[in-house]
Formats: sequence, structure tokens, C-alpha cells
Amino acid sequence: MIRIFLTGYMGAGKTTLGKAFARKLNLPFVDLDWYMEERFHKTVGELFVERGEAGFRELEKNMLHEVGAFEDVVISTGGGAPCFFDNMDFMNRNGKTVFLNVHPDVLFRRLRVAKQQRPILQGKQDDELKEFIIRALEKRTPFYSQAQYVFNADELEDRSQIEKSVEKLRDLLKL
Ligand SMILES: Nc1ncnc2c1ncn2[C@@H]1O[C@H](COP(=O)(O)OP(=O)(O)OP(=O)(O)O)[C@@H](O)[C@H]1O
Ligand SMILES: O=C(O)C1=C[C@@H](O)[C@@H](O)[C@H](O)C1
Ligand SMILES: [Mg+2]
Repeated sequence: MIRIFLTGYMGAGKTTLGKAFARKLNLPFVDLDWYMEERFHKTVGELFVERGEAGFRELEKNMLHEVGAFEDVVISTGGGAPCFFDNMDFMNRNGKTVFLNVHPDVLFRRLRVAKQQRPILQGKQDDELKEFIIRALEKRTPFYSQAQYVFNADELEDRSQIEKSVEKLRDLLKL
């Protein structure tokens, strides 16, 4: 039975790489953010506003436990999920965990064009966004680093880079 959890900061490529990786392994792909959105018929942004961050994190933990029971699956978590409760321990106990590590400059480049969909980043100017990413990584890296594998996901800009990353990740996980 294969159960893989991909973690990392927003824009690290959990969804992009997760989807391609699952396709390669012929496994279903579950993105925790999307799963929550479908289950509650609300966007992550709406869930955040409605319940506040604490309420969102509680729900996210419950949903992680739900998808964490699926078998033969590639799961990508939300960017914050590993950093709350004992979520990282839960994932380590129940599957293979991968931290998608990406240089802050690369995250900044990706997120400045895609910040509107991410409630935590909305409305931030460039300088502020860059600083925010650096500070967040300082706080979150100790959690992400508890993953069993660390994978550099700096290069995910086009199909060919994504394909190469899929192969490298397959080697790393010996699958
Ligand atoms: N060439 C590119 N130029 C700009 N942005 C890009 C490019 N390639 C990917 N991105 C963006 O980088 C991000 C990386 O992908 P992805 O959405 O998979 O990250 P994620 O880890 O799932 O983030 P989140 O935790 O927010 O869901 C996406 O927002 C995507 O729009
Ligand atoms: O990094 C975070 O805290 C988040 C990342 C996204 O995947 C979403 O789960 C949400 O926008 C919060
Ligand atoms: Mg995603």
C-alpha cells in the first residue's frame, strides 16, 4: 500500500507536482485544499473568513485524518497543515512524507502572480510579500523538516521540468 504526503510552503508545487506524480504512479491524487472545498462547497478563502484561522485549522486537521485513511494515494496538504497540532506526526506514522523545499526567491516569483487565491497573501505588496515568505519559512521549516524525505522543487516552470522532477521524486522514494 502506498500513501504519500507532499508538504511544503504555498507555491512549493504540492499541487503541480502531486498531480503529475500521481498520474505517473497511476494513483489517485487528493489535494487537501480541494478536498475541503468540495466537501464544504466553499473556497479555502471562504472557510478562513467564516471560521477564522483557528476554525480552519481544526477542520483541516479533521480532513487530514479523513484523507489519511485512504489507501494507494498521493496527497498534497495545504501549506500550513504540517505546522499545526500533531499533523506532521500523523503523516509520518501513516505514510511517506516529502517536504518540497523551494528557495524563497522562487516562492516569491511564483506567489506574486498567484497570491489572490491564497487568503494569507492577499493584498500584500512585493516587499511585504517577500519579507512575509522569509519569516514564514523560518517558523515553518522546523515542521516541514520532520518529513522523511526532502525534495528540491525549484524547477517546475514547464512540462519538461515537471516531468524531470517527477522522475527524480520517483528515484528518491524508490518507487
Ligand atoms: N512559470 C510560472 N510562473 C509563475 N507562477 C508559476 C509558474 N509555475 C507555477 N507557478 C505558480 O506556482 C505555484 C506552484 O504551484 P502549486 O499551486 O502546485 O503550489 P502549492 O504548493 O500547491 O501551493 P498551495 O499550498 O498554495 O496550494 C502555483 O501558484 C502556480 O500558479
Ligand atoms: O500556508 C498556509 O497557511 C495555507 C496554504 C494553503 O494551501 C491553504 O491551505 C490556505 O490558504 C493556508
Ligand atoms: Mg496547492
